[in-house]
Amino acid sequence: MAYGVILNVENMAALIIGGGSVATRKAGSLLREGARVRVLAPACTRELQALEGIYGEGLDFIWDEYRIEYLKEADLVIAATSDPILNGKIHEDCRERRIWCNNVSDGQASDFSNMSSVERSGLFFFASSKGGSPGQTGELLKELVEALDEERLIGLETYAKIRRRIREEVDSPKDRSKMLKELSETATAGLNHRFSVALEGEDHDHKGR
Ligand SMILES: C[C@@]1(CC(=O)O)c2cc3[nH]c(cc4nc(cc5[nH]c(cc(n2)[C@H]1CCC(=O)O)[C@@](C)(CC(=O)O)[C@@H]5CCC(=O)O)C(CC(=O)O)=C4CCC(=O)O)c(CCC(=O)O)c3CC(=O)O
Ligand SMILES: NC(=O)C1=CN([C@@H]2O[C@H](COP(=O)(O)OP(=O)(O)OC[C@H]3O[C@@H](n4cnc5c(N)ncnc54)[C@H](O)[C@@H]3O)[C@@H](O)[C@H]2O)C=CC1
Repeated sequence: MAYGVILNVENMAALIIGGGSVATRKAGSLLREGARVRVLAPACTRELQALEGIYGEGLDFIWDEYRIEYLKEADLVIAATSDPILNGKIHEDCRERRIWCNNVSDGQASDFSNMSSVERSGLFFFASSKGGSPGQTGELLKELVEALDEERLIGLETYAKIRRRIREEVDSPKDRSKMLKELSETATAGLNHRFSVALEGEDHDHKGR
């Protein structure tokens, strides 16, 4: 299953169980997005501990091994210990309590998993191999995003600005959706035009050969 969502984790209580390199990466990305992070582990990396200096009360630690009681106040859980069997058990414990859990050892036995992401010109690009080739997905996504046309991206920024203005300034829902639809159609027509010009050019190249 792969149901794509953008999760707003701001002020959510995330419990990360384990303090190794995977836990460190996940703590960093959750904190960046405004979540409150609690790390439960007997020990953690220096890098993870150093995040306390940046995020202060947004991050705290419980220096202990996993026990079910610690799930109590969590909105979501990352099971990131070095023991895949324990990570699976944590996922089951979360299931019973209806807490969303990411089991980092097994994307299939997880309620959610992370995607590779790249941001460019205010657009977020996400990709997932659903656990098939996690280390490669990000590399491929970077390549894809680098190949995008700069002009097209700038065009999209302008589009987003106009769209925001329409949403803010046009009160009538009917007029607003008509204008948004027109804006979208104009942008698509512009894109189609550019495609046909590019294709004509290609056609020309072929004939020229
Ligand atoms: C299912 C998932 C669950 C989840 O964690 O959400 C999962 C599972 C596993 N990853 C494993 C390995 C690696 N994962 C990475 C990196 C990332 N992994 C991430 C997501 C996911 N990893 C989810 C699926 C996403 C997808 O498929 O697209 C990213 C996107 C996000 C993040 O973790 O923050 C981040 C990319 C950052 C970027 O894009 O730059 C690297 C590279 C590195 O560390 O540098 C390696 C080593 C190389 C390799 O093995 O490929 C293993 C084997 C562990 C073992 O050795 O046993 C498992 C377990 C299994 O095999 O199921
Ligand atoms: N999803 C992903 O992106 C990736 C997942 N993995 C998987 O993630 C897992 C963790 O990998 P690393 O962070 O590299 O491991 P690591 O060995 O660096 O860290 C493991 C952490 O778990 C803690 N821990 C061990 N037993 C515990 C317990 N009973 N309760 C609480 N904490 C406990 C340890 O103190 C340590 O901080 C591995 O099982 C591996 O298969 C590995 C690479 C990438």
